[in-house]
Amino acid sequence: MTSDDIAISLSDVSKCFKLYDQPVDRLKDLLLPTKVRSRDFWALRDINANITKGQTVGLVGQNGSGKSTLLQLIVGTLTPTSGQIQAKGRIAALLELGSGFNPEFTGRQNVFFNGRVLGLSQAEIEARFDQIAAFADIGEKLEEPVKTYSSGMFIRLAFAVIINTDPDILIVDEALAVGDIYFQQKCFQRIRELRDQGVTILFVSHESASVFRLCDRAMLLEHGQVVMDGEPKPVLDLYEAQMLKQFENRSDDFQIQVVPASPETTAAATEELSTAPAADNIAVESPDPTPNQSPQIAVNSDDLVQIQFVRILNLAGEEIPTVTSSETIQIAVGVWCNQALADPHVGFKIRNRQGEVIFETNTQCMGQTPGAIGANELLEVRFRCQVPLWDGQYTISVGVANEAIGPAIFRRTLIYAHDLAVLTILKNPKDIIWAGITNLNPTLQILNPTTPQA
Ligand SMILES: Nc1ncnc2c1ncn2[C@@H]1O[C@H](COP(=O)(O)OP(=O)(O)OP(=O)(O)O)[C@@H](O)[C@H]1O
Repeated sequence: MTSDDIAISLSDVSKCFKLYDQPVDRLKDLLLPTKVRSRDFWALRDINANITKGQTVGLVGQNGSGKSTLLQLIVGTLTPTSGQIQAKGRIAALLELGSGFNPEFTGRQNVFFNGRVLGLSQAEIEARFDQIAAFADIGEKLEEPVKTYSSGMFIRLAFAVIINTDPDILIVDEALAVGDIYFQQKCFQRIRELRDQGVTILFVSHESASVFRLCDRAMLLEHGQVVMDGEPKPVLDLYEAQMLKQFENRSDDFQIQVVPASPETTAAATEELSTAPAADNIAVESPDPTPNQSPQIAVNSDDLVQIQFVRILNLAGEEIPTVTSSETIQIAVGVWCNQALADPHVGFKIRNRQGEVIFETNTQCMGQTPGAIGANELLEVRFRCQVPLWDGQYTISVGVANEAIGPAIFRRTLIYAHDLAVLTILKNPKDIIWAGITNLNPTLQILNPTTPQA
């Protein structure tokens, strides 16, 4: 990779904010700078990353981890306390939409006004005006002052201007994904088009699914530092594990394990996840290799349980290597309990190659209770289901929790391990011809035209 390939370069970037107990202290600081009245707060520390041209990078992290601060530093609305940032080309930022609009101007006037501020020439704006108006789709309102707009109309127009500036780098804060589902789809479609044209995109989102769909790289920020950077799947798995930990308000007994991708360490992870004292009649199984060999993320609390196996069975209970689409199968999960559990629940999740969730459920969501289990006992749960999926490979992740306290809410998650088995789906020759994620197996009713009534 040469320096010409780099769109955004971040070297040792840090940002410190000064925090004041009283707002007036900020003023006093300006007037009498000798006395210290503020505390330093490092929102970002030593961020190093090169984002290559054409990459679509998803930035994830819990609230306050520093995502917006990093975007603002790249856009230039904030300056770093230390370190260097280089961004090559025209940046379009969907951060503070409409901040350049004049409320007294009409929508049309603002398109020209804002377009110029964003670096377009008059001729360039004229050339793409119809495109912008069509994208905003606010009809006659375009000729009225923007102060009369609803917030939705305002955002639509602002988004339309920015997204049509032919940027080299697009910065998107997904919190701004506003408007109705049609407008959101249009925004995502346009972002995808820009991605396919080779625009470099930096995308902040709290929603893993959007990052899976859009990005080819993800960065996880935690307390202002990058804790993982790479393929979206493991990064988002780690993010999800952190969210779970935060949701359950857990600290030291909740370990998040990141297992590197190499075959040796994958085998080690397997060992770690299945080191239950093997009862004579229980085969400790190795999970199949995942379709893409990315790091596996698991959370484990206090080693109370271990996943002993995840098997795909036919209705006769025999293990099967492949499944024909629409076939009914059983997903068998064996959980070794090191301690007695009052109300254990088991769940599974099917994900596609990109890591998108296709389906998930658990015993509690299915209205069932496996019941109390003693120490050193094996709990086996079999989920029987049809799998009307598009052919290809999927992975199965498994979680175990104790004590349901609400719908899909548990007092304690005991283990959550991703990609323990591979589900290989083959085309079913008996199926109708279909495309998509899942075959809805429609039936058809064709109604004859009725005679129009007089
Ligand atoms: N101007 C500021 N002055 C002081 N602290 C700030 C300022 N801006 C941000 N911070 C702090 O910096 C930290 C990072 O904030 P930032 O908005 O970048 O986080 P984030 O990851 O975008 O969060 P969210 O997901 O909630 O939007 C937070 O603790 C925030 O309170």
